[in-house]
Amino acid sequence: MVEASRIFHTTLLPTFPLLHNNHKPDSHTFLTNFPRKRHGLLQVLHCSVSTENETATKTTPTQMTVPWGCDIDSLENASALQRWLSDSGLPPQKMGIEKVDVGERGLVALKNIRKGEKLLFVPPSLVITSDSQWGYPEAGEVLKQYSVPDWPLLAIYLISEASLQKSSRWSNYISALPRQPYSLLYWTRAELDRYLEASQIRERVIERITNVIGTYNDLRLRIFSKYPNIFPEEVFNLETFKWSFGILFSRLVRLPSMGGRVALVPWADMLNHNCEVETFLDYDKSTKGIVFTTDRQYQPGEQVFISYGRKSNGELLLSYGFVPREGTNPSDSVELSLSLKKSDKCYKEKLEALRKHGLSASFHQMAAAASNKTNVKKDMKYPEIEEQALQFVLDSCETSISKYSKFLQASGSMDLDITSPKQLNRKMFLKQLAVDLCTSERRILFRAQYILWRRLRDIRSGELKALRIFDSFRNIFK
Ligand SMILES: C[S@@+](CC[C@H](N)C(=O)[O-])C[C@H]1O[C@@H](n2cnc3c(N)ncnc32)[C@H](O)[C@@H]1O
Repeated sequence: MVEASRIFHTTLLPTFPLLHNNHKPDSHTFLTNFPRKRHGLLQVLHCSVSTENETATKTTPTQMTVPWGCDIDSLENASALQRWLSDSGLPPQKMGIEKVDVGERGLVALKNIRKGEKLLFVPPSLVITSDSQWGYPEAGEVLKQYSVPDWPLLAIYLISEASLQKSSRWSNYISALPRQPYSLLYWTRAELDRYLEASQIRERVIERITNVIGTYNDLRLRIFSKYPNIFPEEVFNLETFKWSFGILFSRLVRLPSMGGRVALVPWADMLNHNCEVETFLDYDKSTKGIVFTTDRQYQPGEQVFISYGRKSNGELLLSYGFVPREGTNPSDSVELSLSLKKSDKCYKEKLEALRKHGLSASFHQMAAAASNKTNVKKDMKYPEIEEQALQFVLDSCETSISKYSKFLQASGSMDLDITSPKQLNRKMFLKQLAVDLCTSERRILFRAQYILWRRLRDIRSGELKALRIFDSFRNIFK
């Protein structure tokens, strides 16, 4: 499948649209029309959220969970989901939901499955999109008036339906969702600083958390505070938003054959990721359902996988909260930060060149711009400065490696600051994820270091040879 057909695509974030439109409805109309009380609220969530701009630096010492969903490995609710889906039009399946070694719960082959076979066939009526009907239509009406974009709209939809419990048509689906997805949105700033200090992913997580908090604050200010009966704070608060965004990041699908629509696809979202698998979910026009086509055969009892896209281990951790086993991800990569000194005479020009070419641009141009040389000739020939540029990247690589090594060494004896067994499990889990990520990123840097070092050695030995030839010619002429 083409690049654009990747599922669980997350590039909407970190720039997912915040609400900045001015289509404000007449709030009186809404208040007089829809002041009804929400029914079916379970427990009240005790959490305080300030109106000031919160950033990822604010942390909650204890992790709060939402009063819906289930334990991440619960099969009971998943079986109820399967029964409900069958009753609601999902055709008989060749896979069943089971506890699995990779990914807690997953879909496992019940029969022989051939390579090239189409599976699933989830009908559009069982898919959640921004057009889905609201169990509490008043909420949908208000959001429509404000033209709330897809991501925040779906986040609100999920919370709204979850709060309706049994009266939501999605109650079986929501009950089978994890109460606390493995999302980095739940990591505190202290945990990020402690465990991900060496990795560039830390910045991406902070940016993402800031975006989610910003979106929530924006919605609260512009909409929720104006319709407190429709969007009560006991239901629509930062904790429930973290949950719903955690669910969206780890389960939302982009369907290329439906014009790139984003959707939650019950049942299909029980499929786990395998880095070697090359098959994606999409809408199949001929069967009018969400399908994927297997790229290998499966025996009964084997877990069936799809691909969440060719992502690095860092990106997989960022959106899905897991790091693949070491050496199993052919798409793994690491970001190396190259700093440009402000004291550099050509700081502006170099910055401009970096901006123009970006990190994915030609290595020579990028490295030349980042090489901290104090002047850049207009007709600069890259080979002339190749050695310096390579040395600069090598130095940055080594600085980064030493940060990883420091963390990995310290992780063995890291004091986890634990007050309860539950916390111990959590901290051990986070630490393990960070160790796995840092080990894989450092391994890539070691390889890069070796390649850079060899290239430099070749350049230098070439130069030495040229110098020796030059010297012998000089001697002859002498
Ligand atoms: C779309 S859901 C898949 C179903 C999920 N396992 C469940 O039980 O609900 C995505 C989540 O599954 C887990 N997952 C998927 N692939 C995985 C893998 N290769 N290794 C570990 N966890 C995985 C992660 O927790 C991820 O956030």
